[in-house]
Amino acid sequence: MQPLYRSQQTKPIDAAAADYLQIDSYQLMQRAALAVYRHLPDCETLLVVTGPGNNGGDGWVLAELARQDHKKVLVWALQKPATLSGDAAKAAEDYQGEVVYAAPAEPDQFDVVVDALFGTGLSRAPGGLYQDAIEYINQCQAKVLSVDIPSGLVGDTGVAYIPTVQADKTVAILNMMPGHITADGRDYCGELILDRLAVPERVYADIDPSAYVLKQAMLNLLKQARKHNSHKGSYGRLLVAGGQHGMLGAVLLCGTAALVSGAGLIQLITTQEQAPWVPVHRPELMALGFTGSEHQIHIPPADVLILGMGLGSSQWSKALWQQLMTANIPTVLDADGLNLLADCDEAADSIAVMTPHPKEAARLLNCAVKDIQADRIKAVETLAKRYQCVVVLKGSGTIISDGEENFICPYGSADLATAGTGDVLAGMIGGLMAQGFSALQSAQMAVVWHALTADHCALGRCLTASDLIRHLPEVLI
Ligand SMILES: NC(=O)C1=CN([C@@H]2O[C@H](COP(=O)(O)OP(=O)(O)OC[C@H]3O[C@@H](n4cnc5c(N)ncnc54)[C@H](O)[C@@H]3O)[C@@H](O)[C@H]2O)[C@H](O)CC1
Ligand SMILES: [K+]
Repeated sequence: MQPLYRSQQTKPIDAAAADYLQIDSYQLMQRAALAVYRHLPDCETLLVVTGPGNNGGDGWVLAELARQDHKKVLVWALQKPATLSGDAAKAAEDYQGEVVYAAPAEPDQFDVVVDALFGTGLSRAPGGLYQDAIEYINQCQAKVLSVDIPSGLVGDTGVAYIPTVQADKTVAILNMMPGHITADGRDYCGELILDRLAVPERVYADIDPSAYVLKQAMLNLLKQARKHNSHKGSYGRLLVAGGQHGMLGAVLLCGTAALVSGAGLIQLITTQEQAPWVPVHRPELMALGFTGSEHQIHIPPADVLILGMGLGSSQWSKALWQQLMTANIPTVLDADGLNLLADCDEAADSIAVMTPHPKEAARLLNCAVKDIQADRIKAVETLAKRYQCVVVLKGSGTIISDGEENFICPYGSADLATAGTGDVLAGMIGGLMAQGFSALQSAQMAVVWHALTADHCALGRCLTASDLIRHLPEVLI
Protein backbone atom coordinates (compact mmCIF):
# COMPACT_ATOMS: atom_id res chain seq x y z
CA MET A 1 0.00 0.00 0.00
CA GLN A 2 1.15 3.50 -0.83
CA PRO A 3 2.56 5.18 2.31
CA LEU A 4 1.72 8.79 3.27
CA TYR A 5 4.20 10.87 5.24
CA ARG A 6 3.87 13.95 7.43
CA SER A 7 5.93 17.08 6.81
CA GLN A 8 8.46 16.28 9.55
CA GLN A 9 9.20 13.00 7.76
CA THR A 10 9.97 14.68 4.42
CA LYS A 11 13.42 15.96 5.40
CA PRO A 12 14.76 12.45 6.18
CA ILE A 13 13.06 11.22 3.00
CA ASP A 14 14.83 13.95 0.96
CA ALA A 15 18.13 12.99 2.58
CA ALA A 16 17.63 9.26 1.95
CA ALA A 17 16.65 9.95 -1.68
CA ALA A 18 19.66 12.19 -2.32
CA ASP A 19 21.87 9.59 -0.73
CA TYR A 20 20.44 6.82 -2.89
CA LEU A 21 20.78 8.89 -6.06
CA GLN A 22 24.25 10.00 -4.94
CA ILE A 23 23.47 13.65 -5.54
CA ASP A 24 23.35 16.74 -3.31
CA SER A 25 20.22 18.56 -2.18
CA TYR A 26 20.41 21.14 -4.99
CA GLN A 27 20.60 18.39 -7.61
CA LEU A 28 17.61 16.78 -5.91
CA MET A 29 15.74 20.07 -6.29
CA GLN A 30 16.70 20.12 -9.98
CA ARG A 31 15.36 16.60 -10.44
CA ALA A 32 12.18 17.53 -8.59
CA ALA A 33 11.65 20.58 -10.82
CA LEU A 34 12.32 18.56 -13.97
CA ALA A 35 9.79 15.95 -12.85
CA VAL A 36 7.16 18.64 -12.30
CA TYR A 37 8.08 20.28 -15.60
CA ARG A 38 7.37 17.01 -17.42
CA HIS A 39 3.80 17.16 -16.15
CA LEU A 40 3.26 20.75 -17.27
CA PRO A 41 0.20 21.05 -19.52
CA ASP A 42 0.94 21.99 -23.12
CA CYS A 43 1.61 25.75 -23.14
CA GLU A 44 3.45 28.68 -24.70
CA THR A 45 3.40 31.16 -21.83
CA LEU A 46 3.70 30.54 -18.13
CA LEU A 47 3.79 32.42 -14.89
CA VAL A 48 5.76 30.84 -12.04
CA VAL A 49 4.84 32.23 -8.62
CA THR A 50 7.62 31.54 -6.11
CA GLY A 51 7.63 31.66 -2.31
CA PRO A 52 10.23 31.90 0.46
CA GLY A 53 11.42 28.27 0.77
CA ASN A 54 12.45 25.27 -1.29
CA ASN A 55 9.03 24.97 -2.89
CA GLY A 56 9.84 28.37 -4.37
CA GLY A 57 13.28 26.94 -5.24
CA ASP A 58 11.59 24.21 -7.28
CA GLY A 59 9.67 26.99 -9.04
CA TRP A 60 12.82 28.94 -9.96
CA VAL A 61 14.46 25.80 -11.41
CA LEU A 62 11.30 24.92 -13.34
CA ALA A 63 11.15 28.47 -14.75
CA GLU A 64 14.70 28.17 -16.07
CA LEU A 65 13.89 24.77 -17.63
CA ALA A 66 10.87 26.31 -19.37
CA ARG A 67 12.95 29.27 -20.56
CA GLN A 68 15.55 26.95 -22.05
CA ASP A 69 12.67 25.07 -23.67
CA HIS A 70 11.78 28.36 -25.48
CA LYS A 71 8.64 29.08 -23.51
CA LYS A 72 7.68 32.63 -22.60
CA VAL A 73 8.27 32.60 -18.84
CA LEU A 74 7.73 35.14 -16.13
CA VAL A 75 8.64 34.57 -12.47
CA TRP A 76 6.60 36.47 -9.90
CA ALA A 77 8.83 36.32 -6.84
CA LEU A 78 7.13 36.95 -3.53
CA GLN A 79 10.58 36.99 -1.92
CA LYS A 80 13.44 38.85 -3.55
CA PRO A 81 16.32 36.46 -4.50
CA ALA A 82 18.68 38.31 -2.13
CA THR A 83 16.54 37.29 0.85
CA LEU A 84 16.44 33.60 -0.08
CA SER A 85 18.83 31.07 1.38
CA GLY A 86 20.26 27.63 0.60
CA ASP A 87 19.10 25.79 -2.50
CA ALA A 88 16.30 28.25 -3.18
CA ALA A 89 18.85 31.10 -3.40
CA LYS A 90 20.97 29.04 -5.79
CA ALA A 91 17.94 28.27 -7.93
CA ALA A 92 16.99 31.94 -8.16
CA GLU A 93 20.56 32.83 -9.08
CA ASP A 94 20.59 30.23 -11.87
CA TYR A 95 17.42 31.61 -13.43
CA GLN A 96 18.20 33.83 -16.42
CA GLY A 97 14.72 35.04 -17.35
CA GLU A 98 12.35 37.87 -16.54
CA VAL A 99 11.23 38.49 -12.92
CA VAL A 100 8.59 40.75 -11.37
CA TYR A 101 7.94 41.48 -7.71
CA ALA A 102 4.30 42.49 -7.98
CA ALA A 103 1.21 40.96 -9.53
CA PRO A 104 1.53 41.00 -13.33
CA ALA A 105 -1.12 43.02 -15.14
CA GLU A 106 -3.38 41.05 -17.47
CA PRO A 107 -3.50 37.73 -15.62
CA ASP A 108 -5.08 36.14 -18.67
CA GLN A 109 -1.93 36.45 -20.78
CA PHE A 110 -0.64 33.11 -19.36
CA ASP A 111 -1.58 29.61 -20.50
CA VAL A 112 -0.34 28.05 -17.27
CA VAL A 113 0.37 29.30 -13.76
CA VAL A 114 2.82 27.30 -11.64
CA ASP A 115 2.16 27.55 -7.92
CA ALA A 116 5.50 27.29 -6.11
CA LEU A 117 4.61 29.39 -3.06
CA PHE A 118 4.53 26.87 -0.22
CA GLY A 119 5.06 23.13 0.05
CA THR A 120 5.62 21.03 3.12
CA GLY A 121 6.94 24.02 5.07
CA LEU A 122 3.63 25.90 5.29
CA SER A 123 3.25 26.78 8.96
CA ARG A 124 0.31 29.19 9.14
CA ALA A 125 -2.47 30.73 7.08
CA PRO A 126 -1.07 32.67 4.12
CA GLY A 127 -1.58 36.37 4.81
CA GLY A 128 -0.67 39.71 3.24
CA LEU A 129 1.17 39.42 -0.09
CA TYR A 130 0.84 35.63 -0.05
CA GLN A 131 -2.90 35.83 0.40
CA ASP A 132 -3.10 38.31 -2.51
CA ALA A 133 -0.96 36.03 -4.70
CA ILE A 134 -3.14 32.98 -4.01
CA GLU A 135 -6.28 34.99 -4.76
CA TYR A 136 -4.64 36.23 -7.99
CA ILE A 137 -3.78 32.63 -9.03
CA ASN A 138 -7.31 31.48 -8.30
CA GLN A 139 -8.76 34.22 -10.49
CA CYS A 140 -6.57 33.40 -13.49
CA GLN A 141 -8.21 31.62 -16.42
CA ALA A 142 -4.97 29.66 -16.92
CA LYS A 143 -4.48 26.04 -15.89
CA VAL A 144 -2.87 25.92 -12.44
CA LEU A 145 -0.16 23.39 -11.62
CA SER A 146 0.89 23.12 -7.99
CA VAL A 147 4.39 22.01 -7.08
CA ASP A 148 4.22 19.29 -4.39
CA ILE A 149 0.96 20.51 -2.81
CA PRO A 150 -1.45 23.41 -3.45
CA SER A 151 -0.19 26.39 -1.45
CA GLY A 152 -2.42 26.91 1.57
CA LEU A 153 -3.26 23.21 1.98
CA VAL A 154 -1.75 21.66 5.10
CA GLY A 155 0.00 18.44 4.10
CA ASP A 156 -0.31 16.75 7.48
CA THR A 157 -4.06 17.18 7.83
CA GLY A 158 -5.70 18.22 4.56
CA VAL A 159 -7.00 21.43 6.12
CA ALA A 160 -7.20 24.18 3.50
CA TYR A 161 -6.50 27.64 4.86
CA ILE A 162 -8.44 30.48 3.31
CA PRO A 163 -7.22 31.11 0.69
CA THR A 164 -5.65 27.99 -0.81
CA VAL A 165 -4.56 27.56 -4.41
CA GLN A 166 -7.17 25.72 -6.42
CA ALA A 167 -4.99 23.51 -8.62
CA ASP A 168 -5.92 21.72 -11.82
CA LYS A 169 -2.98 19.41 -11.32
CA THR A 170 -0.64 18.71 -8.40
CA VAL A 171 2.65 16.91 -8.74
CA ALA A 172 3.72 15.48 -5.38
CA ILE A 173 7.48 14.97 -5.21
CA LEU A 174 8.95 11.73 -3.80
CA ASN A 175 6.09 11.09 -1.41
CA MET A 176 2.45 11.86 -0.82
CA MET A 177 1.01 13.34 2.33
CA PRO A 178 -2.30 12.65 4.11
CA GLY A 179 -3.42 16.15 3.15
CA HIS A 180 -3.40 15.23 -0.51
CA ILE A 181 -6.35 12.87 -0.02
CA THR A 182 -8.21 13.53 3.21
CA ALA A 183 -10.38 16.44 4.42
CA ASP A 184 -10.12 19.35 1.88
CA GLY A 185 -7.27 17.76 -0.09
CA ARG A 186 -9.33 16.22 -2.86
CA ASP A 187 -11.08 19.56 -3.49
CA TYR A 188 -7.83 21.50 -4.03
CA CYS A 189 -5.31 19.15 -5.66
CA GLY A 190 -7.09 18.56 -8.96
CA GLU A 191 -5.43 15.67 -10.76
CA LEU A 192 -2.87 14.25 -8.34
CA ILE A 193 0.37 12.78 -9.61
CA LEU A 194 3.16 11.30 -7.52
CA ASP A 195 6.63 11.45 -9.04
CA ARG A 196 9.14 9.40 -7.07
CA LEU A 197 12.15 10.69 -9.02
CA ALA A 198 13.02 7.03 -9.71
CA VAL A 199 13.75 6.41 -6.03
CA PRO A 200 12.43 2.99 -4.91
CA GLU A 201 10.18 2.89 -1.85
CA ARG A 202 12.58 0.61 0.04
CA VAL A 203 15.03 3.55 0.30
CA TYR A 204 12.95 5.01 3.11
CA ALA A 205 11.70 1.75 4.53
CA ASP A 206 12.80 2.71 8.05
CA ILE A 207 10.78 5.94 8.09
CA ASP A 208 7.37 5.23 9.64
CA PRO A 209 4.51 6.49 7.49
CA SER A 210 1.65 8.44 9.01
CA ALA A 211 -0.89 6.40 7.02
CA TYR A 212 -1.34 4.17 3.97
CA VAL A 213 -3.60 4.59 0.96
CA LEU A 214 -6.18 1.82 0.58
CA LYS A 215 -6.28 0.03 -2.77
CA GLN A 216 -8.98 -1.38 -5.00
CA ALA A 217 -7.02 -4.66 -5.15
CA MET A 218 -8.17 -5.37 -1.56
CA LEU A 219 -11.50 -6.38 -3.03
CA ASN A 220 -9.94 -9.36 -4.81
CA LEU A 221 -10.45 -11.34 -1.61
CA LEU A 222 -14.18 -10.92 -2.13
CA LYS A 223 -14.06 -12.24 -5.66
CA GLN A 224 -12.82 -15.65 -4.57
CA ALA A 225 -15.27 -18.43 -5.30
CA ARG A 226 -17.27 -19.80 -2.38
CA LYS A 227 -16.73 -23.42 -1.48
CA HIS A 228 -19.27 -25.60 -3.24
CA ASN A 229 -19.81 -27.54 -0.06
CA SER A 230 -21.03 -24.60 2.02
CA HIS A 231 -24.36 -23.36 3.38
CA LYS A 232 -25.79 -20.16 4.85
CA GLY A 233 -24.33 -20.98 8.24
CA SER A 234 -20.87 -20.90 6.66
CA TYR A 235 -21.26 -17.15 6.08
CA GLY A 236 -22.13 -16.09 9.58
CA ARG A 237 -25.06 -15.06 11.74
CA LEU A 238 -25.61 -11.36 12.15
CA LEU A 239 -27.76 -9.26 14.44
CA VAL A 240 -28.64 -5.72 13.38
CA ALA A 241 -30.17 -3.63 16.15
CA GLY A 242 -31.62 -0.14 16.13
CA GLY A 243 -34.43 1.65 14.31
CA GLN A 244 -36.60 3.12 17.03
CA HIS A 245 -40.09 4.18 16.02
CA GLY A 246 -39.97 5.96 12.65
CA MET A 247 -36.40 4.87 11.94
CA LEU A 248 -37.01 1.36 10.64
CA GLY A 249 -35.32 2.37 7.36
CA ALA A 250 -31.93 2.67 9.07
CA VAL A 251 -31.84 -0.99 10.15
CA LEU A 252 -33.40 -2.16 6.89
CA LEU A 253 -30.64 -0.44 4.90
CA CYS A 254 -28.00 -1.85 7.22
CA GLY A 255 -29.40 -5.38 7.14
CA THR A 256 -29.86 -5.33 3.37
CA ALA A 257 -26.29 -4.11 2.86
CA ALA A 258 -25.03 -6.93 5.08
CA LEU A 259 -27.06 -9.41 3.04
CA VAL A 260 -25.70 -8.10 -0.27
CA SER A 261 -22.18 -8.17 1.22
CA GLY A 262 -22.61 -11.92 1.67
CA ALA A 263 -23.60 -12.54 5.31
CA GLY A 264 -25.48 -15.84 5.73
CA LEU A 265 -28.27 -15.17 8.23
CA ILE A 266 -29.46 -11.77 9.35
CA GLN A 267 -31.88 -10.90 12.10
CA LEU A 268 -33.04 -7.35 12.80
CA ILE A 269 -33.95 -6.19 16.30
CA THR A 270 -36.28 -3.20 16.30
CA THR A 271 -39.47 -2.10 18.11
CA GLN A 272 -42.26 -4.57 18.73
CA GLU A 273 -44.57 -2.57 16.43
CA GLN A 274 -42.16 -2.34 13.52
CA ALA A 275 -40.76 -5.89 13.60
CA PRO A 276 -43.61 -7.44 11.52
CA TRP A 277 -42.87 -4.96 8.72
CA VAL A 278 -39.27 -6.08 8.24
CA PRO A 279 -39.93 -9.16 6.05
CA VAL A 280 -42.53 -7.19 4.11
CA HIS A 281 -39.76 -4.83 2.99
CA ARG A 282 -37.09 -7.49 2.61
CA PRO A 283 -38.19 -11.11 2.86
CA GLU A 284 -34.64 -12.39 3.43
CA LEU A 285 -34.41 -10.55 6.75
CA MET A 286 -35.80 -11.98 9.97
CA ALA A 287 -37.01 -9.69 12.73
CA LEU A 288 -37.33 -9.62 16.48
CA GLY A 289 -39.32 -7.02 18.45
CA PHE A 290 -37.88 -5.47 21.58
CA THR A 291 -40.41 -4.08 24.03
CA GLY A 292 -38.09 -1.81 25.92
CA SER A 293 -38.23 -3.90 29.05
CA GLU A 294 -35.40 -3.66 31.49
CA HIS A 295 -35.23 -7.44 31.56
CA GLN A 296 -32.80 -9.41 29.51
CA ILE A 297 -34.25 -10.14 26.06
CA HIS A 298 -33.54 -13.48 24.52
CA ILE A 299 -30.54 -12.64 22.36
CA PRO A 300 -30.23 -15.11 19.51
CA PRO A 301 -26.79 -16.62 18.96
CA ALA A 302 -24.76 -14.44 16.61
CA ASP A 303 -21.23 -14.04 15.28
CA VAL A 304 -21.50 -10.28 14.90
CA LEU A 305 -23.77 -7.49 16.10
CA ILE A 306 -24.26 -4.16 14.34
CA LEU A 307 -25.75 -1.69 16.78
CA GLY A 308 -26.92 1.89 16.66
CA MET A 309 -28.49 2.85 13.30
CA GLY A 310 -31.59 4.95 14.06
CA LEU A 311 -31.41 3.68 17.65
CA GLY A 312 -32.33 7.04 19.20
CA SER A 313 -31.75 7.99 22.81
CA SER A 314 -35.07 7.08 24.48
CA GLN A 315 -35.53 4.67 27.39
CA TRP A 316 -36.17 1.96 24.78
CA SER A 317 -32.89 2.83 23.04
CA LYS A 318 -30.90 2.80 26.25
CA ALA A 319 -32.40 -0.50 27.46
CA LEU A 320 -31.61 -2.20 24.13
CA TRP A 321 -28.12 -0.70 23.97
CA GLN A 322 -27.33 -1.79 27.54
CA GLN A 323 -28.44 -5.35 27.01
CA LEU A 324 -26.69 -5.82 23.71
CA MET A 325 -23.45 -4.18 24.79
CA THR A 326 -23.15 -6.71 27.59
CA ALA A 327 -23.99 -9.68 25.33
CA ASN A 328 -20.36 -10.19 24.47
CA ILE A 329 -20.83 -10.35 20.70
CA PRO A 330 -18.16 -8.69 18.47
CA THR A 331 -19.88 -5.40 17.68
CA VAL A 332 -19.88 -2.78 14.94
CA LEU A 333 -21.05 0.36 16.74
CA ASP A 334 -22.58 3.13 14.65
CA ALA A 335 -24.65 6.32 14.92
CA ASP A 336 -26.72 6.61 18.13
CA GLY A 337 -24.88 3.56 19.46
CA LEU A 338 -21.82 5.82 19.56
CA ASN A 339 -23.71 8.71 21.11
CA LEU A 340 -24.87 6.43 23.93
CA LEU A 341 -21.30 5.24 24.37
CA ALA A 342 -20.14 8.87 24.69
CA ASP A 343 -22.55 9.30 27.63
CA CYS A 344 -21.34 6.18 29.40
CA ASP A 345 -18.27 5.81 31.61
CA GLU A 346 -17.29 2.27 30.79
CA ALA A 347 -16.18 1.07 27.40
CA ALA A 348 -17.33 -2.37 26.33
CA ASP A 349 -14.71 -4.92 25.34
CA SER A 350 -17.00 -6.28 22.67
CA ILE A 351 -16.65 -3.26 20.35
CA ALA A 352 -14.71 -4.48 17.33
CA VAL A 353 -15.32 -1.56 14.96
CA MET A 354 -16.81 1.89 15.42
CA THR A 355 -17.88 4.06 12.51
CA PRO A 356 -18.23 7.69 13.64
CA HIS A 357 -18.71 10.67 11.38
CA PRO A 358 -16.85 13.78 12.61
CA LYS A 359 -19.75 14.92 14.85
CA GLU A 360 -19.96 11.53 16.59
CA ALA A 361 -16.16 11.47 16.93
CA ALA A 362 -16.30 14.93 18.52
CA ARG A 363 -18.86 13.71 21.05
CA LEU A 364 -16.72 10.73 21.94
CA LEU A 365 -13.59 12.86 22.34
CA ASN A 366 -15.46 15.67 24.05
CA CYS A 367 -14.32 18.33 21.60
CA ALA A 368 -15.68 20.33 18.66
CA VAL A 369 -16.13 19.00 15.12
CA LYS A 370 -13.55 21.51 13.91
CA ASP A 371 -10.99 19.94 16.27
CA ILE A 372 -11.63 16.53 14.68
CA GLN A 373 -11.33 17.92 11.16
CA ALA A 374 -8.19 19.88 12.09
CA ASP A 375 -6.34 16.57 12.41
CA ARG A 376 -8.43 13.62 11.32
CA ILE A 377 -5.57 11.13 11.65
CA LYS A 378 -4.89 12.14 15.23
CA ALA A 379 -8.60 11.89 16.08
CA VAL A 380 -9.07 8.42 14.61
CA GLU A 381 -5.87 7.15 16.21
CA THR A 382 -6.86 8.51 19.62
CA LEU A 383 -10.27 6.84 19.42
CA ALA A 384 -8.78 3.51 18.30
CA LYS A 385 -6.32 3.54 21.21
CA ARG A 386 -8.90 4.63 23.75
CA TYR A 387 -11.53 2.05 22.79
CA GLN A 388 -9.06 -0.65 21.67
CA CYS A 389 -10.92 -1.25 18.44
CA VAL A 390 -10.87 -0.42 14.74
CA VAL A 391 -12.23 3.06 14.06
CA VAL A 392 -13.60 4.30 10.74
CA LEU A 393 -13.74 8.11 10.65
CA LYS A 394 -16.10 8.90 7.80
CA GLY A 395 -16.04 11.94 5.54
CA SER A 396 -13.92 13.15 2.63
CA GLY A 397 -10.98 10.72 2.60
CA THR A 398 -12.37 8.22 5.15
CA ILE A 399 -9.66 7.13 7.60
CA ILE A 400 -9.40 3.77 9.33
CA SER A 401 -7.16 3.10 12.31
CA ASP A 402 -6.51 0.14 14.55
CA GLY A 403 -4.41 2.30 16.84
CA GLU A 404 -1.18 1.04 15.26
CA GLU A 405 -1.60 1.92 11.60
CA ASN A 406 -3.85 4.28 9.69
CA PHE A 407 -5.38 3.84 6.25
CA ILE A 408 -7.01 6.46 4.02
CA CYS A 409 -9.50 5.73 1.26
CA PRO A 410 -8.70 7.66 -1.93
CA TYR A 411 -12.01 6.75 -3.59
CA GLY A 412 -15.58 8.00 -3.28
CA SER A 413 -17.19 11.38 -3.69
CA ALA A 414 -19.73 13.77 -2.24
CA ASP A 415 -22.39 11.69 -4.07
CA LEU A 416 -22.30 9.61 -0.87
CA ALA A 417 -23.20 12.61 1.29
CA THR A 418 -26.80 11.56 1.78
CA ALA A 419 -28.96 9.94 4.49
CA GLY A 420 -28.49 6.23 4.98
CA THR A 421 -25.13 5.65 3.30
CA GLY A 422 -23.53 5.31 6.74
CA ASP A 423 -26.07 2.60 7.66
CA VAL A 424 -25.06 0.80 4.46
CA LEU A 425 -21.37 1.01 5.37
CA ALA A 426 -21.98 -0.38 8.87
CA GLY A 427 -23.95 -3.24 7.31
CA MET A 428 -21.16 -4.03 4.89
CA ILE A 429 -18.52 -4.08 7.65
CA GLY A 430 -20.64 -6.38 9.84
CA GLY A 431 -21.52 -8.52 6.83
CA LEU A 432 -17.86 -9.08 6.03
CA MET A 433 -16.96 -9.78 9.66
CA ALA A 434 -19.73 -12.36 9.83
CA GLN A 435 -18.02 -14.16 6.95
CA GLY A 436 -14.81 -14.42 8.93
CA PHE A 437 -12.75 -11.42 7.82
CA SER A 438 -10.97 -9.60 10.64
CA ALA A 439 -12.37 -6.32 11.95
CA LEU A 440 -9.62 -4.34 10.22
CA GLN A 441 -9.91 -6.19 6.91
CA SER A 442 -13.70 -5.85 6.97
CA ALA A 443 -13.51 -2.11 7.62
CA GLN A 444 -10.91 -1.63 4.87
CA MET A 445 -12.76 -3.69 2.27
CA ALA A 446 -16.16 -2.23 3.08
CA VAL A 447 -14.89 1.37 2.90
CA VAL A 448 -13.19 0.75 -0.46
CA TRP A 449 -16.15 -1.16 -1.89
CA HIS A 450 -18.66 1.50 -0.72
CA ALA A 451 -16.56 4.35 -2.18
CA LEU A 452 -15.81 2.58 -5.46
CA THR A 453 -19.50 1.93 -5.97
CA ALA A 454 -20.11 5.68 -5.86
CA ASP A 455 -17.25 6.20 -8.35
CA HIS A 456 -18.65 3.45 -10.56
CA CYS A 457 -22.07 5.16 -10.64
CA ALA A 458 -20.41 8.59 -11.05
CA LEU A 459 -23.72 10.40 -10.86
CA GLY A 460 -22.29 13.78 -9.91
CA ARG A 461 -25.33 14.13 -7.64
CA CYS A 462 -26.71 12.22 -4.67
CA LEU A 463 -26.50 8.43 -4.84
CA THR A 464 -29.32 7.23 -2.59
CA ALA A 465 -28.52 4.58 -0.01
CA SER A 466 -30.91 2.10 -1.67
CA ASP A 467 -29.28 2.64 -5.08
CA LEU A 468 -25.85 2.31 -3.51
CA ILE A 469 -26.80 -1.17 -2.23
CA ARG A 470 -28.23 -2.12 -5.61
CA HIS A 471 -25.01 -1.23 -7.40
CA LEU A 472 -22.62 -2.88 -4.91
CA PRO A 473 -22.28 -6.20 -6.80
CA GLU A 474 -21.28 -4.42 -10.04
CA VAL A 475 -17.96 -3.32 -8.55
CA LEU A 476 -16.94 -6.92 -7.86
CA ILE A 477 -17.44 -8.14 -11.43
N1 LIG B 1 9.90 16.35 -0.96
C1 LIG B 1 11.10 16.36 -1.49
O1 LIG B 1 11.71 15.40 -1.49
C2 LIG B 1 11.71 17.57 -2.02
C3 LIG B 1 11.10 18.76 -1.80
N2 LIG B 1 11.52 19.90 -2.27
C4 LIG B 1 10.64 21.02 -2.17
O2 LIG B 1 10.83 21.65 -0.93
C5 LIG B 1 9.61 21.93 -0.33
C6 LIG B 1 9.77 22.10 1.12
O3 LIG B 1 10.62 23.18 1.31
P1 LIG B 1 10.71 24.04 2.65
O4 LIG B 1 11.70 25.08 2.42
O5 LIG B 1 10.90 23.12 3.78
O6 LIG B 1 9.24 24.62 2.80
P2 LIG B 1 8.38 25.64 1.91
O7 LIG B 1 8.96 25.88 0.60
O8 LIG B 1 7.00 25.13 1.96
O9 LIG B 1 8.39 27.04 2.67
C7 LIG B 1 8.87 27.23 3.96
C8 LIG B 1 9.11 28.72 4.18
O10 LIG B 1 7.90 29.41 4.15
C9 LIG B 1 7.71 30.10 5.39
N3 LIG B 1 6.28 30.07 5.67
C10 LIG B 1 5.55 29.02 6.02
N4 LIG B 1 4.26 29.36 6.08
C11 LIG B 1 4.17 30.68 5.77
C12 LIG B 1 3.10 31.61 5.66
N5 LIG B 1 1.84 31.25 5.88
N6 LIG B 1 3.38 32.88 5.32
C13 LIG B 1 4.63 33.27 5.09
N7 LIG B 1 5.71 32.43 5.17
C14 LIG B 1 5.47 31.16 5.50
C15 LIG B 1 8.56 29.37 6.38
O11 LIG B 1 8.93 30.20 7.44
C16 LIG B 1 9.77 28.99 5.50
O12 LIG B 1 10.62 30.09 5.34
C17 LIG B 1 8.75 20.79 -0.77
O13 LIG B 1 7.38 21.05 -0.62
C18 LIG B 1 9.19 20.63 -2.21
O14 LIG B 1 8.48 21.51 -3.05
C19 LIG B 1 12.90 19.97 -2.84
O15 LIG B 1 13.06 20.94 -3.73
C20 LIG B 1 13.29 18.67 -3.52
C21 LIG B 1 13.01 17.47 -2.78
K1 LIG C 1 2.94 24.67 -3.93
